[in-house]
Amino acid sequence: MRPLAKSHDESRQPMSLTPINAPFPSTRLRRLRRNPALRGLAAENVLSVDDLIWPIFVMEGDNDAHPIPSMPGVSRLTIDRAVNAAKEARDLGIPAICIFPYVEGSFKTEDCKLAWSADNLSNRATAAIKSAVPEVVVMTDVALDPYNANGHDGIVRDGVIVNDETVEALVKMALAQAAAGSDILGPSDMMDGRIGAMRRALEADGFQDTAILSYSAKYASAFYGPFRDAVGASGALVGDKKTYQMNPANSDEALRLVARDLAEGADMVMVKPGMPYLDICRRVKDQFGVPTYAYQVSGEYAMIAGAGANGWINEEQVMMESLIGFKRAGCDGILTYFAPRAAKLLNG
Ligand SMILES: NCc1[nH]cc(CCC(=O)O)c1CC(=O)O
Repeated sequence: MRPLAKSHDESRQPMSLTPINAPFPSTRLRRLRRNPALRGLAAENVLSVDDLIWPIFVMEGDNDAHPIPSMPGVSRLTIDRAVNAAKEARDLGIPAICIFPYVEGSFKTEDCKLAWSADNLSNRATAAIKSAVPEVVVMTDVALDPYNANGHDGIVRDGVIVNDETVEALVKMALAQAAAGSDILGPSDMMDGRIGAMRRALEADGFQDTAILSYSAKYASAFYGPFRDAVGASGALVGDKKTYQMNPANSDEALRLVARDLAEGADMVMVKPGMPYLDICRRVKDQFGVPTYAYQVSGEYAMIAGAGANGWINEEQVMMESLIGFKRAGCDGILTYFAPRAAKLLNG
């Protein structure tokens, strides 16, 4: 690990590239942009279906789908339909899907106990997908918000989101997800100390191969709005998440969080949201050189899909441009609701 360095310090750059350009007209940078073949040869980054993680929303019921108004083109799916989505992922070559449960208000409680129930919606969906399509990697979300009466990611006592008690709950939730067959746990809660606690519990309980993709640098963002509609948390949320999610003004803090999560046993790290935080992706990748992911979140999707639906932008082109941007910023992969559409285009 390279030492933490200020952004003006060149030592954090992987290499210092000093282009030696002969003076014009010897150098004409347009020579390599002349046609698609030359542009392809000179391309520095490439987006592949291997880079995609597809987030899906699951709900109770049979053979049904409910469109999410603020995410045009995205629906909540019953488990049988989610299995079909996983088959689609396999057929398209998308390596992983990520499950988010839509939990009815009547199941949300202050103690969030449904979160670690072996047969909750998320765990049943995981088991169904792993038995039908074992080759698709299943990632699950470790955070209490879908199950919490007040919509927070942690347990609330007297108006305070309590850290250590939440971590205990998250450990139980992580173990239940691992037991259901989840390949990658995605702690999105931003409590302190949860990665180490989960890693120890996973090792102790025989889940040494379960990976952790930590939402390490997760910002308190208004871009999550449509997601909270999708999982039915918008109405429930009391206040905001600023005492645990990051201040959008900060960048060095993201490196401290990533360093901490790696030291506690995270296998992969995430920056979230994506497009407004590409500078963070680049700093994380340069500093640590570990598998680094970005989440192109619901609000980013809604902006592109909404403007596309109005004919204000070319949706397909903007989608692909936004995704290569993550690769250019150093990401190894992207969680994106565009995954199946992007995969279809990439597969030609
Ligand atoms: N643990 C909650 C969670 N997990 C993923 C997202 C957002 C994903 C998106 O907006 O697409 C959120 C929302 C939040 O923190 O309020």
